[in-house]
Amino acid sequence: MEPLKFVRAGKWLVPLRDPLAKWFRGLSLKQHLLLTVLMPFLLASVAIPLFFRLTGDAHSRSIEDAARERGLAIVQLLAPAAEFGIAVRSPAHLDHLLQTVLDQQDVVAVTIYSHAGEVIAEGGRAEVATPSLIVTTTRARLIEARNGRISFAAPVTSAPVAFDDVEAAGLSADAPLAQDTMGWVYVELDTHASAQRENSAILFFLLLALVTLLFSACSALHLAHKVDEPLAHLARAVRRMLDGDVDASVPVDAVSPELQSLQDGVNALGRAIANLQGTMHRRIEETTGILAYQVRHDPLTGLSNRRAFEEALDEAMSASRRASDQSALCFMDLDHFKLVNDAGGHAAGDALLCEIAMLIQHRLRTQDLICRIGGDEFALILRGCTRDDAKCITMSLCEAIAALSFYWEDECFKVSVSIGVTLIDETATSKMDLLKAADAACYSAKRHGRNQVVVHQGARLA
Ligand SMILES: Nc1nc2c(ncn2[C@@H]2O[C@H](COP(=O)(O)OP(=O)(O)OP(=O)(O)O)[C@@H](O)[C@H]2O)c(=O)[nH]1
Repeated sequence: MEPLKFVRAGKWLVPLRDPLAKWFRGLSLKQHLLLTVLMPFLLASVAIPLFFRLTGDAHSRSIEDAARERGLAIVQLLAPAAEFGIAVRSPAHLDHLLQTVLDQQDVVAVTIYSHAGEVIAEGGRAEVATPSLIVTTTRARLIEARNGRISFAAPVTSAPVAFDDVEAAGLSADAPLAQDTMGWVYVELDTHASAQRENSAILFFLLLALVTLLFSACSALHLAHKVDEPLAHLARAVRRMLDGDVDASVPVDAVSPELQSLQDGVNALGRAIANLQGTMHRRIEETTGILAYQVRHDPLTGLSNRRAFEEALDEAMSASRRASDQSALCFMDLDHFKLVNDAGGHAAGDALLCEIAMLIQHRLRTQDLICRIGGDEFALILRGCTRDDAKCITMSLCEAIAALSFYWEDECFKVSVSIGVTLIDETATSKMDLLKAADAACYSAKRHGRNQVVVHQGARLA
């Protein structure tokens, strides 16, 4: 594994290859989406318990503080409200009061004492009450807090008592009772219920978050599937195109218009590549055909060239050896062709060569082959042909060319041809010997006055 390298970013050195970033880049789209959805919840599920653990004491203290304030307020209100009930000893009035107080949040017990310290009305079950402490209380105050329960007591006086004034006057809780004390009220609160309610609320929110998370994860998976699948199709299609399958296409069925246009684009790209490939194939075939034609043909006359001629000669020799299929090889050299070039120019010479090529071609049989093998030289291979046939065909050619009147720029030119013939039969030993024999016969025709046919017969010419 490569060691980590660091680069300077401002005043910090940061790792060049962050393994976490590398891991993150390696995730699939589906994993990315899931991580994006789950990450906030994972962070929250760590942060929330941590928060409650760190703030747990303060939290329970704040619940207790609130209970203290509430308990004190209740006894302060209850004391004057109970004055009448105590004075007239009305159980109905006192019961109504008790019920009202018991309905308050966290209140679990209420007791009303008479001036003599007797219980004259009671509701709920007091657990931390200490009657001796209650009946000696001279102002509204917290009596005791134990096991999550907090108890409060306040004296009931016949005239309103300003509790703050008592405190301001410096009286203690144990100061002697005022003459007009009619009794006491006692209230007990249980903070467990509040804490439990808050815990239930937190649990509810956590459950709600979990359900939301599950819903989000399902949505993310669904979305990832809807995005991931078309992208996977696209990737497969592009890979197939790279492998040469230009017909690869994808169905245009994505849920979003952006993805649909991407699918359309890949299909259009495939079609464009297929068209381009087709055009290229056609052009290559055309070019290959042209090259193949050019390799075996004379560009001026369109006749077969020397290469094609030599191949045909090999074939004729093989045929003659195989099946005694006799052929004739003829060399034709135009007479005084140079004069046409000199008088009419090279273009005139070219035109005459083409006209003579056409003339010869039209007079040959389908199995025969005519080639242009040099400037004004042509070669014929007459297949399935006796000496007499060869002589007859070449003489008719000789006559036709001699009879030709070639016009160029209002000038008439007459040319003739000297032809040397040799037979290709089972006695033909080599191609070189055949070529030499035909050439010698042609040369002999030239020497004997041109415009004639000379047939090579073994060692002699006729
Ligand atoms: N127009 C034209 N002339 C060519 C071409 N190739 C060769 N030639 C000319 O053809 C002539 C052939 O030479 P020769 O065969 O000696 O000329 P010739 O007048 O026919 O002489 P003999 O064969 O002795 O009758 C030369 O003048 C070449 O320049 C060609 O493709 N086009």
